[in-house]
Amino acid sequence: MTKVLITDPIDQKGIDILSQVAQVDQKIGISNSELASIIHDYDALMIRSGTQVTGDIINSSKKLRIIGRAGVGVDNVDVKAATQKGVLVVNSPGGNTIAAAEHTIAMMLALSRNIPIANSSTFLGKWERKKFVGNELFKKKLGVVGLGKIGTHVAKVANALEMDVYGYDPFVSSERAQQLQVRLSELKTLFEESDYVTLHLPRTSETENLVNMKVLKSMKKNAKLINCARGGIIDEEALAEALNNSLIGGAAIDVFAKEPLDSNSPLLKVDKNLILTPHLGASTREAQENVAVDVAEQIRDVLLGLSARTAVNIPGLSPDIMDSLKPHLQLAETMGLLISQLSGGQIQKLEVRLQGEFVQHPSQPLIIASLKGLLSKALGDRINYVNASLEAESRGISVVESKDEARPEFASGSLQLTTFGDNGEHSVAGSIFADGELRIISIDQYPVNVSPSRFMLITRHRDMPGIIGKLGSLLGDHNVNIASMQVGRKIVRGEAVMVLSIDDPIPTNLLESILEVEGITSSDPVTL
Ligand SMILES: NC(=O)c1ccc[n+]([C@@H]2O[C@H](COP(=O)([O-])OP(=O)(O)OC[C@H]3O[C@@H](n4cnc5c(N)ncnc54)[C@H](O)[C@@H]3O)[C@@H](O)[C@H]2O)c1
Ligand SMILES: O=C(O)[C@H](O)COP(=O)(O)O
Repeated sequence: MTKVLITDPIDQKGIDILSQVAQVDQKIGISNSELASIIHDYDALMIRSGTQVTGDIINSSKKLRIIGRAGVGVDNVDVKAATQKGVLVVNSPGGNTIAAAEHTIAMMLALSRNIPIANSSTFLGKWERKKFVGNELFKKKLGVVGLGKIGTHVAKVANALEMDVYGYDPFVSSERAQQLQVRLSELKTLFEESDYVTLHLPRTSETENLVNMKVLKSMKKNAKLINCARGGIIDEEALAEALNNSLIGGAAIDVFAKEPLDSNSPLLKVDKNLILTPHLGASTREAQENVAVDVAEQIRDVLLGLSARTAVNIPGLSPDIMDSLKPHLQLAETMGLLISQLSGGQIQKLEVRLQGEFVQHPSQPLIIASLKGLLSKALGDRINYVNASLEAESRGISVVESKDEARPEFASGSLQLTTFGDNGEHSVAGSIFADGELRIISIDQYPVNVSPSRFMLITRHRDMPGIIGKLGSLLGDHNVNIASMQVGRKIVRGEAVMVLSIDDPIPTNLLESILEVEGITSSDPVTL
């Protein structure tokens, strides 16, 4: 008997779909240890954000085939463990977009018109009209951080309210922003100049504590901050301090670093201009029906041996292909990640060129892996082999593929990625050496021979005596240890590229000093 377990409240329509093909058990609010002890009995698990599907739980399963997240965020699922175990993870990327966007607008209005506090006061029998004078949204400057599905809808409604909408999203082109009637802005300026700032980006290692004390201090004294995206993007201690000291005008928060919100949270001690809701962004009847039906249909299909529409992990590739292409996929992904950091800004086109022995492999997986690498800085663990092409398409990145069977420079052939975007054209080529080691063999057409490492620094300079020494001492003075250094040049004393593998990330102030070295024209830190 096929069995599905549901551990969070799910709309009945989803349950009805699952009941057509399986026995459905509902154990809402079950503890992690209890879940780990019964999961071996189930073929599918359906959840929302309330259940933490840990690696232990996944590894305790015996016949689990699919985890369905009735919503967007899969940060409560150990996707890596699921992938390793061969368990498909599916979600509903668009089912609650409108709900989350409307909650954001509701938060902005409630904050501006003191609705929660005025309501409490009126219920206490008071009539405090003077105390609760608010402000209008009309003509105010709104800064939207993250112009994906939800940020875009918020911008649309804000435009209808005749707000001046500004946006920051490194992966949105100026053309797309123009269509949305959003003026693109630098992140720093957006925080400094907005009357309202609303966050609509994922929580990744890059966005964690993006809004910290320094950022809060840079905001206008009457500015209001709204977070209906993910907890952890705002430093909650700093926000409490900023509100208590009137550094900003108010905040409305739906999502928290730890959920349910800890009773010791500093936010609970703030007594002014703060609205808190318990992760209600997606909690509308419509959204719950959308996500439940969307995910239940996918679980049903997978249990019947069909494919899923919006899988978050396993690519639509057979395990055999994945196995035989493992180093090639790793190379493509690493190169995508590297070139995204070299290119910076919005990318409009990616050219993927296979040469020599690489031509014999299916190109699609290599393209997908390159795109996954290219977008992973923006999308964190939400980008995967399944959705990489779709995400690139929705960001206006076109992909061109070319093949060259000619005898290659490297016996094993090579892969070259070229990006075309806001910052011009950039290219990286790589190969796999006989020992199976990945190598970067050229950067921006300059020949190098470098093993990719976690932290790298790539500079461009005029080839002249003393420059390598100067850079070396500068890094040494800042206690940055160099593991290896390579110079690639086409002609003696011409333009050159220097690639350093370093043991630590480069401090931001050091980048400025590097650019002051005579002859160095660019300096890009890379984290792989
Ligand atoms: N409160 C809720 O109940 C609720 C409901 C649904 C979604 N969410 C959350 O809302 C957020 C947005 O969801 P979405 O569906 O619009 O996702 P999306 O993937 O469509 O959009 C996210 C956008 O963030 C951008 N981005 C990534 N890193 C960035 C950075 N450093 N700076 C600026 N922009 C960056 C991406 O380019 C992308 O355009 C997610 O965190 C999601 O989990 C919350
Ligand atoms: O990621 C999501 O879809 C939202 O955060 C909603 O979460 P929920 O399904 O637990 O309400």
